[in-house]
Amino acid sequence: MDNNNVLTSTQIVIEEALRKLGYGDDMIDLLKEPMRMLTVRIPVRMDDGKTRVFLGFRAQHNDAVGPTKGGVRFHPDVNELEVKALSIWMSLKCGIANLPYGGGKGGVICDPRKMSFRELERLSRGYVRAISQIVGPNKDIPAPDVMTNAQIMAWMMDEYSRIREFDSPGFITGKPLVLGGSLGRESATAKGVAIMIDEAMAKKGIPVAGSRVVIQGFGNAGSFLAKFMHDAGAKVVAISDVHGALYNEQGLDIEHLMDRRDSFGTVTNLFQNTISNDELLTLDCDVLVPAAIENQITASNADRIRAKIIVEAANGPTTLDATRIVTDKGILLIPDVLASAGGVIVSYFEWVQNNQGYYWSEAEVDAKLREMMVRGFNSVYELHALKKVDMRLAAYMVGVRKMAEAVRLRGWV
Ligand SMILES: NC(=O)C1=CN([C@@H]2O[C@H](COP(=O)(O)OP(=O)(O)OC[C@H]3O[C@@H](n4cnc5c(N)ncnc54)[C@H](O)[C@@H]3O)[C@@H](O)[C@H]2O)C=CC1
Ligand SMILES: O=C(O)CCC(=O)C(=O)O
Repeated sequence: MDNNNVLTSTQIVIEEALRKLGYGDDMIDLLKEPMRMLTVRIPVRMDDGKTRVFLGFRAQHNDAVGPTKGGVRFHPDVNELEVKALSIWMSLKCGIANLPYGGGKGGVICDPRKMSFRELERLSRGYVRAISQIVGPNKDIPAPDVMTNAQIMAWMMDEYSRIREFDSPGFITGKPLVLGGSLGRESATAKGVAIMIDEAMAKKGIPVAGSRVVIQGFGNAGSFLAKFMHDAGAKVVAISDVHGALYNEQGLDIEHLMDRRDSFGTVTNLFQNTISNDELLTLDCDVLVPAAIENQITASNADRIRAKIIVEAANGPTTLDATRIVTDKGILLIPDVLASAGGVIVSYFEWVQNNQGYYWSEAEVDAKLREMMVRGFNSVYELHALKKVDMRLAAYMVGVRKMAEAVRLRGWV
């Protein structure tokens, strides 16, 4: 049976990783769940004058290494188990990148596509008021994720600054540049993924120029990635959004699609000859990048995947059963906790710049990002080869070991 419960499958791999590293039941018991999970009800005055109550979450996995860090998702399907799993994945990303953070994640059940600008502002501010006791620049630092963006970060930062009565740019990352954002943060997740594609293709001996790339999702991660791959000479033959997918074996006109997409990453609704997301996932290509949501590559389609490399820009797009199937087929899988770490790495740079009040050039940000991503890739790939474990397990082992060691040295276990 395919296990699509993202928390349970995360716990299975965390346990395996900790056992392989030599830790026992007590460490597993501590790290398999977030140390804190806050559920909040947020009253929001809607434009029609009525009050609607939204349910929100903030999970903090573990702060033995440092403050917790991770995005906030606004989505109708977000739920407690997903937010818990996402907070654990954030710990693993921070561990692989060697950032001084543990993982955190937040979510609010809502559909921003059906809300006005002012309703979204009131919800964003209400969420910050509701979680303000457990977050802060040295406690837990939010950031953007699915259907949240720099404008929402600006409102959240402003609300937190009002509560604390001083300007607090380091409370949140992914802010607009004029409010202390970092150059390069907006496209950082995609840039990190592009760096991982370079490394993976080098391992497989496939040149980037002329390669065929398929990307599921055309939001922040997917659209910038399509542009970077196109600029690098690859042929982006298919992209998709929640409504469907576009395919052209000669390569799509990425500039045109970037120009036409809306702020939620939707564009395929403007075209007639679309294919389905399932058809997109099984297209013949060199690199397949799921960059949308969880549980897209599952036991029911994994044996039909024809890509040579899968690079997970999305969090949790491949189930555990599917991981086994694609690995057995010889597909090189670059797991989410490694592949999509570019976002949190540049968020870390943003926080460092906020703390020191001195801002870097984009070239500096890019060079540091590349160095950290490549170092992370090498650690995971080498462990995978040395211990003969799949890339996901190797990534979990690299990602959790610093945190486990910090927990042990602090004497918590
Ligand atoms: N924004 C960031 O900095 C980071 C994002 N990620 C992950 O990358 C993924 C995408 O995030 P963003 O690009 O920020 O989100 P976004 O909200 O900007 O875009 C999401 C895209 O996925 C599409 N989509 C949604 N549901 C879909 C479905 N059922 N089937 C196909 N496509 C669907 C949307 O239409 C849109 O094109 C998520 O898993 C997110 O957690 C990971 C690291 C950092
Ligand atoms: O930029 C950050 O702090 C977190 C990004 C994020 O939520 C993620 O990597 O899933």
